Amino acid sequence: MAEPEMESDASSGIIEYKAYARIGLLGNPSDVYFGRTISLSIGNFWASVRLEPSLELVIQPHPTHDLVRFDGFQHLVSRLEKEGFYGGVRLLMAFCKVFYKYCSNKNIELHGGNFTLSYETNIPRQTGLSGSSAIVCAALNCFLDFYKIRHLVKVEERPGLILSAENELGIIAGLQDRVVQVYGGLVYMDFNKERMDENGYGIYEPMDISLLPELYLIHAENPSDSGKVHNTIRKRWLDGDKFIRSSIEEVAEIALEGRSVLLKRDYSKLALLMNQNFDIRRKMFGDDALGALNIKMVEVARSVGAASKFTGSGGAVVAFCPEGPSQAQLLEEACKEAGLTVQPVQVIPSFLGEEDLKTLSSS
Ligand SMILES: Nc1ncnc2c1ncn2[C@@H]1O[C@H](COP(=O)(O)OP(=O)(O)O)[C@@H](O)[C@H]1O
Ligand SMILES: O=C(O)[C@H]1O[C@H](OP(=O)(O)O)[C@H](O)[C@@H](O)[C@@H]1O
Ligand SMILES: [Mg+2]
Repeated sequence: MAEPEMESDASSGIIEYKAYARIGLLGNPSDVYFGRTISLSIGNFWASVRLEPSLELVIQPHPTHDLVRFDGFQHLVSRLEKEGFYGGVRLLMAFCKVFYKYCSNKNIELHGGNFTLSYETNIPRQTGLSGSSAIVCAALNCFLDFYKIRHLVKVEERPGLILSAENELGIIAGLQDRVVQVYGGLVYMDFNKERMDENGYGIYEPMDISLLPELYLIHAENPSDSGKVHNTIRKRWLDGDKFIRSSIEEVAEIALEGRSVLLKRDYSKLALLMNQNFDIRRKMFGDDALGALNIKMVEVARSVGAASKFTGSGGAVVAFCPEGPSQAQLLEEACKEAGLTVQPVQVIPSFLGEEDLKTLSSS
């Protein structure tokens, strides 16, 4: 197991952690609705947070991701149209609030004083690669070390704590991103309601990353707000809409089946399940909500016979070429022709350290 990538400088007290992007391989978005997913942590992109002890508590705006200075109206408007109003500052602020409240409720004392938080990220913005929770996850790791409380915050509870920062902002999301960002590697997750109600977290089963075939990641600069994408479906689900309820159950079944398919290395079945997963999402959300470019990414991959689906709520696609390298070559050519970026997925192994593992309920 690898430690979550961190750097610290004992003399200055500076702590820095990375958290990686993730791919929802099967079952998403049923994680938002007590379903199941299989997700993996990828080294292609990451966010990092740096904590420096300071007299005051400061959250530093990122010079480009939290832009507040513009050349003029045109610059401001085009920036807001492309990237939206928000950056990482609101995530870090919300996280400070929920972290403090979590610790107060658990009687975890925070000795160590104030800090200045800053962040960096190369995760393409709002493309369903979980750039939002990567920033929060890296911040959590900084706090766990800064306040020396890693042994007091159970690994299973960490994803929920990360998610609550986004919930605080009214962003609808599920736990899959946060679980795999905390655990690393490949994780099968079951969020069944009884378990969630009982413990506040699901069943998280790390799987051997060598079970995975070569996967490809396709993305485009096409930010979409995952919270907004989920709004309508969430409302319909809450209203008991039969179609949405049964579709979510079908998607959750895909992850369950996918778990045994992966264990058997039955890759032709894996390809079918990936395609089915996207097809159900498409019926539930509708083409307008998914966006033409996002659908095109899936279709370009399928045009060469690759299996494909969204990694998250839209913006990036995971593709699998069951016929091997010659098909992967065709995929690369088709993506190039369509103006899309494609790259092999680098899977990051689990990075829980000994102190983390001791907090697991099963240990
Ligand atoms: N790359 C980024 N840099 C700064 N803030 C980000 C970035 N990505 C997401 N955010 C913040 O998180 C919020 C939710 O993003 P979301 O749509 O979930 O993106 P993702 O698919 O990357 O998780 C955004 O509105 C923004 O406030
Ligand atoms: O719709 C999905 O598959 C996911 O959407 C969100 O992820 P994002 O990377 O922000 O698009 C959400 O956080 C996940 O829980 C969903 O599974
Ligand atoms: Mg997100």
